[in-house]
Amino acid sequence: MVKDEVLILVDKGEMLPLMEEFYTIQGEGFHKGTAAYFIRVGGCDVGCHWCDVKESWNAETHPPTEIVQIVENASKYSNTIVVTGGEPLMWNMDPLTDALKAKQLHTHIETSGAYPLTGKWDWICLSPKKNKLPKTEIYKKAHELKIIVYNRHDLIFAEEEAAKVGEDCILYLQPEWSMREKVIPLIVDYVMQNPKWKVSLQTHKYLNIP
Ligand SMILES: C[S@@+](CC[C@H](N)C(=O)[O-])C[C@H]1O[C@@H](n2cnc3c(N)ncnc32)[C@H](O)[C@@H]1O
Ligand SMILES: Nc1nc2[nH]cc(C(=O)O)c2c(=O)[nH]1
Ligand code: SF4
Ligand SMILES: [Mg+2]
Repeated sequence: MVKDEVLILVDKGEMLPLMEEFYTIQGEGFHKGTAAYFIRVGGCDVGCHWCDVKESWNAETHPPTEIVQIVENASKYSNTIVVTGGEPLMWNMDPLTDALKAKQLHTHIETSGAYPLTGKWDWICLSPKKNKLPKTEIYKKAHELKIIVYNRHDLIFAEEEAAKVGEDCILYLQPEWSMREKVIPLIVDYVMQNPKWKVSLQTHKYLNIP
């Protein structure tokens, strides 16, 4: 395919810059402990200084891949597909989720919400970032809110963001990995004082799995 054709297809979301895909156990949030197939789409300009997948940021380093190929492969492994990145909402997610849904697969997304919501999702994990806040429309659609706690101030940010989600949205505080020893005590105290919050850990990192 010539370069311009590829760009047009990526623009429509019919091809996506695919960084990696893997069958593992969802490590975080509400579905932690459940086997799922992960599709990691390249490209993110949110710029979290502690991001644990900075290699995802530059979309140009990840090959544009056809949706049919991604879905065909994913469907062999699991009926739950987690789309993450990078920031998946930088791309039009409609073609990918239409194709996943056509195979009766459950679609989950991990997103900062910094770009317009596209795609049909059975589960939306919204993880807002201070440097590029979510678009207004996604807050009421999120099934879980997952705030990364790097320092004490993030607990204030967590409350500001929790005020924007729907009543049934499940609220999580997740320690930033490199600061876990320092912030876990803060999170534990906070959750006991404010039991509307729950703790989320990156359990895959303790299990030594992707
Ligand atoms: C790598 S991001 C990709 C999806 C999307 N860009 C986002 O931030 O939600 C996947 C999840 O990992 C979280 N995360 C990234 N780096 C982390 C770290 N160092 N410690 C804890 N959680 C982290 C993000 O907040 C997000 O919930
Ligand atoms: N096992 C596992 N669970 C995860 N939950 C969210 C992840 C992500 O990077 O989006 C992730 C990940 O990278 N691995
Ligand atoms: S929004 Fe997600 S992928 Fe982008 S820098 Fe932040 S944690 Fe990393
Ligand atoms: Mg991860």
